[in-house]
Amino acid sequence: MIVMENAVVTYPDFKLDCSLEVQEGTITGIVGENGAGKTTLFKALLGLVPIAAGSAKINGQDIAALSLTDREDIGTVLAESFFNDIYTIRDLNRLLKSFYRKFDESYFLAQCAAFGLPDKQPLKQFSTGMKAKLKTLTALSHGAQLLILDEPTSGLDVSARYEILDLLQDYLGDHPRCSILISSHISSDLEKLCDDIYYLKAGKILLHEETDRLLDAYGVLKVDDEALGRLDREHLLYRKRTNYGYDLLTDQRLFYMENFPKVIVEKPTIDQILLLIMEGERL
Ligand SMILES: Nc1ncnc2c1ncn2[C@@H]1O[C@H](COP(=O)(O)OP(=O)(O)OP(=O)(O)O)[C@@H](O)[C@H]1O
Repeated sequence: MIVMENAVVTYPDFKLDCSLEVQEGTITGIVGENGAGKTTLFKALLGLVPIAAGSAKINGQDIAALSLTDREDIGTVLAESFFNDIYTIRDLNRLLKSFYRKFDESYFLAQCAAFGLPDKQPLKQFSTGMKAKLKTLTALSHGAQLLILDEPTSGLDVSARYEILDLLQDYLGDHPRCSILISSHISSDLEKLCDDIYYLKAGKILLHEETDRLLDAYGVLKVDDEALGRLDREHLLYRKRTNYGYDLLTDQRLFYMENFPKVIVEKPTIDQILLLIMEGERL
């Protein structure tokens, strides 16, 4: 559904250069630190910043060639976008009805009510969590076949985050051909939701893996200098110096468990994997 091939966006002090693919009916997560380029990537996909080289396509069409009708099939949440804060949900409902031909008013109003969002209160009186829920509900209310969601759970407490993630899962259940591209700082959110995960650092993709593989096949080896010398390094990806020697990241945990039984091999969380990539040295 989305294919980016070496798509380049340049700012004076930053360059995004990334390739990425989002398949139909799947949820793909982008994780990265502040300033990694997540928002820039999303803006590029939405045609809000120019792509200087490479290509970005949605359903086989170049982003720049998408018609207004094509764009109606994309539901978005962007960090900085929000509606005029003097509006109420009722005003917004009227507005969205005039924007989108497929706007589902009854879904929108019913979900707003289910999330406890007051329909007559101006949006300026909404809390951060209420605004975040409203942004996501808006993206889900016009029958989009592609959702591009930049940090939809940002600033939310755990229960509100889970409400949003559940909402997305329900949406996918009702729209099985829909695809979702979502970014977050919180890898556990993505672990719960995503089929595959990209790790973006300084404008480049450093890791792309299926979530199940990250959780099942990756491992961290704890070794001293001597043990490192005896190891087969073929399946080692990153290393990081520690007090006792090294933490080594592998995508073949079982190989090392079977062939090097004396070496401690731990099953890492996604956060631990990303931290090793972030702070470690590529092997
Ligand atoms: N309009 C712009 N002009 C110049 N530089 C920009 C512009 N927008 C973003 N940048 C720079 O591009 C880099 C990536 O920013 P971006 O907002 O894409 O990162 P991010 O991963 O979304 O960060 P965060 O998690 O903090 O939202 C940063 O160094 C930022 O300063």
